[in-house]
Amino acid sequence: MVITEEHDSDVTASFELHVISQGVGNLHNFVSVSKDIWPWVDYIHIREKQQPPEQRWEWANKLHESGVPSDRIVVNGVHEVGQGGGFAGVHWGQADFSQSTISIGDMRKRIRIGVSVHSVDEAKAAEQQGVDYVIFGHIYNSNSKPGIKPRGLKQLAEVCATVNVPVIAIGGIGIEHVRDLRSAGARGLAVISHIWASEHPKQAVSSLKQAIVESEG
Ligand SMILES: Cc1nc(C(=O)O)sc1CCOP(=O)(O)O
Repeated sequence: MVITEEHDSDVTASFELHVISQGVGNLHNFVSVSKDIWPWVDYIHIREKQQPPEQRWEWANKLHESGVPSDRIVVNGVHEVGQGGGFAGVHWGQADFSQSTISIGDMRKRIRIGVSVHSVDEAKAAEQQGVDYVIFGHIYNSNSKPGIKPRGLKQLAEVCATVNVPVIAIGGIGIEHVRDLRSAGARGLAVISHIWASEHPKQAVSSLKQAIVESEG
């Protein structure tokens, strides 16, 4: 199956594709790109760490109003699920997770929760708390994590072999990495630069989805 920019955007794959917004400039840019690319994407995360949480909720609401279904939208670093407007989930960084006094069990009744982890131990702790998935990285050199040594495929494979929750790989990921990530046991991938640093985000996302579909089965 050949996925083009104009067609087959509803092709599904068992390997998740997460697109994470970070430093994308302003709400207008974010919404105009996201409403083009969402059909190929399982989850669009609003990370935008430089902004207060209320603003991330605001972006999520605007994204939804622009036509992106709520079940594709994840808001990062927030705890107030009540005002979540039925979005797909929340994602926590390690600091959000380790400092949280909120019961994940209660939150999960209403919303999907993911946590970023950087070691086998952090992945085990997140799983024990009952999260729905973890994001592990960074796997490859990434402009988004300058000067920090990547953790690589071997550590990814260790994390995947240790926990039962789905492990989503992140960090420096491009089309050429999909098969290796799958072989290591990842259940999906997450990207920032591949989409937001591209001059043609729609082409970047559709060809990434193509690589995922080709790697199925
Ligand atoms: C946001 C983020 N978290 C990471 C982690 O290791 O937890 S790596 C990362 C950056 C990923 O961006 P890119 O696709 O530009 O490499």
